Amino acid sequence: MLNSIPLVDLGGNLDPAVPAARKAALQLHEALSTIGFAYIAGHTVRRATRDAAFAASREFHASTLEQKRSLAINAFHRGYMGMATSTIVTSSVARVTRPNMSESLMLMHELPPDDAGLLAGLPMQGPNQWPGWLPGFKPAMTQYVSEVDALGRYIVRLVAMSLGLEATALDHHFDHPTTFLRALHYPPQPPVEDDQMGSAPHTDYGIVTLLAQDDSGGLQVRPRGGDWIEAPPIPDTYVLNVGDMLARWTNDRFVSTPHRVINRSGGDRYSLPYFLDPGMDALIECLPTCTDAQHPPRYEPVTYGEYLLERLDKNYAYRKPANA
Ligand SMILES: O=C(O)CCC(=O)C(=O)O
Ligand SMILES: [Fe+2]
Repeated sequence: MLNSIPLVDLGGNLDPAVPAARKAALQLHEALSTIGFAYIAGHTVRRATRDAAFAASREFHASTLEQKRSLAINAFHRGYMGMATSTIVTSSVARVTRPNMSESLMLMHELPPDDAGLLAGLPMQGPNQWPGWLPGFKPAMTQYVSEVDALGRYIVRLVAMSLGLEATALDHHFDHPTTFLRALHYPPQPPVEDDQMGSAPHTDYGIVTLLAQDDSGGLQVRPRGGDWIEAPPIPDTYVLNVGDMLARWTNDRFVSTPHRVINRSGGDRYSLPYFLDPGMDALIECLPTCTDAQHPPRYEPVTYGEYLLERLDKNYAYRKPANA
């Protein structure tokens, strides 16, 4: 077990054919098969692009509640999720369940108006909801997504290489990807309330998460068999982690590690996780290099979409029938 999060420097490269890529793939394999997390430095997302995305998120969250609620999350999982408002569950035992102290705007892959899936109303293929009262928001986020997505696709290639596959072996699963950019805001938390989380312990659903965090701190990671450790902000890096689908795809070679957020900075915390996932119909079955006679496949094949919808239906109140 690794008790700190390793840093992998890409040296500004996104070409899987150069020697630096092989080295990065090796380092990534070590990180993702032990702690399931890595810092990514030397990436290609421009600082100005990332700063503009954070500025846009701050501006959005500074809008009135009425404005934000006008974008309430839709059936296609795009839109605004408000700060949890339900009553605190009090209990004499230490473990009480309380809603996350965060609000967020979920943006997903943007589809052309003539997209077949969109026209057919297929799950997750619907319109994003943009804050029209902030004209700079959409261009800033669109630019950010294009740059972080390129990084994500390179990570997928490094992952393939690290597993002994051709660099491009997994690319086709991402031809019509499922992507999420979540513009998160965590208000400051009073220091005394121990059980209140900005984000309760969870694992991510999908393939890879590329998280940009501001300088507030508060992200914590629990390595297998270990205690919570901090994942402090390192300027101009991403926090990369493995989602459950990637763990499953690799027959648990890579680990999907629980993490949580507690914002004790005294100020507001903003973060921008980007989740790059395959197409809804991608069949996730044990990769050929992740199984042998000693390691039979542990999981049945499943489509990404089937798996995702089940997870979303369980976890998001807005997807549940009103009287459930
Ligand atoms: O805000 C963060 O730093 C982490 C967010 C996160 O883990 C998530 O959205 O899955
Ligand atoms: Fe997460």
